[in-house]
Amino acid sequence: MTVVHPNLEKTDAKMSAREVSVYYGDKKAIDEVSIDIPTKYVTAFIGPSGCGKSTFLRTLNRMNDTIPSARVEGSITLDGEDVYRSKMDVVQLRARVGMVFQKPNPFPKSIYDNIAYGPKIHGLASGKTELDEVVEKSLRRAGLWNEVKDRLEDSGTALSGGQQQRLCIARAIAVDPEVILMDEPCSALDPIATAKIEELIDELNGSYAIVIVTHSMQQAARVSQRTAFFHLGKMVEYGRTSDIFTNPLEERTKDYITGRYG
Ligand SMILES: Nc1ncnc2c1ncn2[C@@H]1O[C@H](COP(=O)(O)OP(=O)(O)OP(=O)(O)O)[C@@H](O)[C@H]1O
Repeated sequence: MTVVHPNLEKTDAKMSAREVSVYYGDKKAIDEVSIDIPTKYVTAFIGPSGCGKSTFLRTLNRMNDTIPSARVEGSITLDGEDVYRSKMDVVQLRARVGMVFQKPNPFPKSIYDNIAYGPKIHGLASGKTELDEVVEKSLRRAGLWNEVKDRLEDSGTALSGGQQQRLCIARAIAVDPEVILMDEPCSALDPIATAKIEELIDELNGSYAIVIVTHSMQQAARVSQRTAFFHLGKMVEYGRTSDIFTNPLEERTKDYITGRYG
């Protein structure tokens, strides 16, 4: 059972998970998790290593489909539509629910093509002028335009780690997503690059539903308005970030945020 903070106000849910369990073969990695992902907030998933944060995050855009042993039970909806229905177009789903990974993973293509690829295959821009506009707009939103505008033909992989991660965020934004999932997006970055990503998350907050998995409680406290604490595959506690950090209700949450384990 998840403890939900009693004073948590109701907000519009972009995505809803109900009694979601995830198995790798016979091993249950997620145990009946139910949560609403608010439309307008940043939600942080925290918890000790191996508790299932990334596994649960990946269920939200069916990234687990790529792992043959993984099986998902329960229901996940996006604007009320079943994400796991057989007719779901998974490519379309992953455009609506974009993802940014731990390690920046730009395509081995130019900076321009990294951004232009998605809008091209999803038919979001007709002609070069429109595509140029989408590329510029996405790079501006990701706070990268001024750094790369004179080198759009350089390879995306030639950028610094922090720039590559902002390029990956720009790539996700370019296809006009509704949700952005971030799986420890700063874990490979230095403190300055991390601060830039956190600023960017702040700027994007409100335009997209954002979910971030993080090992850093300071980061969760800085960037999120909702926090879910996971432990051994269960979602133990969920509430406003300020409540989770200042007034945790469960012993296990208290132990984790006071650094007793993790
Ligand atoms: N591809 C996989 N095949 C089998 N088991 C897996 C796979 N991926 C994760 N697991 C297992 O599922 C459990 C949850 O792992 P997961 O990576 O989701 O946790 P996490 O909380 O994100 O951990 P971390 O913070 O270390 O990234 C762990 O026991 C892990 O070993």
